[in-house]
Amino acid sequence: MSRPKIFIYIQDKPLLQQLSDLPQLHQCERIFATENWLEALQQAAADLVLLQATAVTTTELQQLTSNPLLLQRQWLFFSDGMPDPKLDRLIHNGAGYHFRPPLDNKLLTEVLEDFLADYAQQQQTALNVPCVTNSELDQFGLLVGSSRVMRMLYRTLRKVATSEAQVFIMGESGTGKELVANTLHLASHRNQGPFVAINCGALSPELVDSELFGHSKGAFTGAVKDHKGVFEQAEGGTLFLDEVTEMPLAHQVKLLRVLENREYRPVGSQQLKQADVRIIAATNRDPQQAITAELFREDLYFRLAQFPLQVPPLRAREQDICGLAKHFLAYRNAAENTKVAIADSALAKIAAYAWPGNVRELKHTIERAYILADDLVLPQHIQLPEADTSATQHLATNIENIPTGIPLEELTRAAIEATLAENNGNRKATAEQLGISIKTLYNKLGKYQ
Ligand SMILES: Nc1ncnc2c1ncn2[C@@H]1O[C@H](COP(=O)(O)OP(=O)(O)OP(=O)(O)O)[C@@H](O)[C@H]1O
Repeated sequence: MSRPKIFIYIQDKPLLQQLSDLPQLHQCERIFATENWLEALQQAAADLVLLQATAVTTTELQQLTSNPLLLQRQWLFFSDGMPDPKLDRLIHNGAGYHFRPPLDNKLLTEVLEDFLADYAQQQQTALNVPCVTNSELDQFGLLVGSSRVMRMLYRTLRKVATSEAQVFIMGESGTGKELVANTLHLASHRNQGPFVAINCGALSPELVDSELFGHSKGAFTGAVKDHKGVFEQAEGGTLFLDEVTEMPLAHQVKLLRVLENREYRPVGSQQLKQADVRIIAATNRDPQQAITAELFREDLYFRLAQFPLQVPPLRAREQDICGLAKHFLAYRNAAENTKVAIADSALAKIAAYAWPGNVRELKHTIERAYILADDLVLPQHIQLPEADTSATQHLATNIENIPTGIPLEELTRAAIEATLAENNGNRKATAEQLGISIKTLYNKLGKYQ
């Protein structure tokens, strides 16, 4: 794509410096005029003109009123704020923006962003960038991706799905562990049965027995009718134990017992029930570290991890990053019956980012870009968190003050509560600052009640 041309006639040095510092200007071809600016402008074929109104003569301003260039170009005038009827007339004739001192950098940046977006839009129409209607990636079960690591994962999933082995899925948050579990279920002999997912970190301590194994009517105050626990709900199918390392140790024993005996008893019932379920568990943590930190029982890990499976982070699936971006956009286009395209420059920005929040972060970013863009997703629509050096510095100065000898879970709770308070209860901002998914935050809050 060609770059827009900006014609600049500014004599005031500090103003010129202030303008030159704007990154939007660096995306353009800049043409500086020092004298005979009107003649130079006629030759320049510029798209946007930045003109210091106080550096041109009254006659020139007057001539401009009837000059076709006034309507053929976009104009930004900069004045010293003194009333100037000739300049006012130009602006009334639709010449563009008039900036008075002190210069509002934020407004100027927004105006330049809009100019760049309009320019790119025109280029797209001229080049006819096709709208994204189809996904180019392969799919296995619910998982989308054609990279080598994903194809290797599909091969393993195909083999392990048809066995009854208990699978333990590891991977960073947002990599698709729940989709992997669901895909295993769909590719297994149990696919006619239910797939039930529970978040072990969110189980309420009082109700954990009832949630896992169910209860019979009258078992405790409030048990007004029989309730099926997740083992019974998943009967004949698959039970997915998400964030299993977040389960309190006391509850882990209960789980271990069912896995060993394949039997459980609902609360308040005399009847032992058989557990005909396939268990798939997952965690964001390194299970060995969780065992060493005494957060996770080793015997439970060995029970669950008959087949350990690692889901690769998005940054390891290089070819899939842009493919997934187009995939999510194609689905939005289909759902909304729209024809939004994506510029190569936006794809380059997507490819250059590390995606610490993995596929979830990419999906949300594309959904935001789809809302922000009109017909073409441009780099400015791909909103990525800025490297927050202030946060890092804040951490560096505070890290020495962290008390020692306190259980990690309590530190986590304190960090969540403090960040939540600092963000006035805004959960999204809190999750972003803490580097966890909003789902994980909700789970933790549920656990802390
Ligand atoms: N390969 C993929 N293809 C399509 N969508 C995906 C893929 N991987 C993840 N996603 C999407 O990304 C989001 C996060 O996926 P999922 O909840 O399975 O991740 P997770 O690893 O279980 O996350 P967490 O550890 O935070 O619970 C979901 O919206 C899911 O649909």
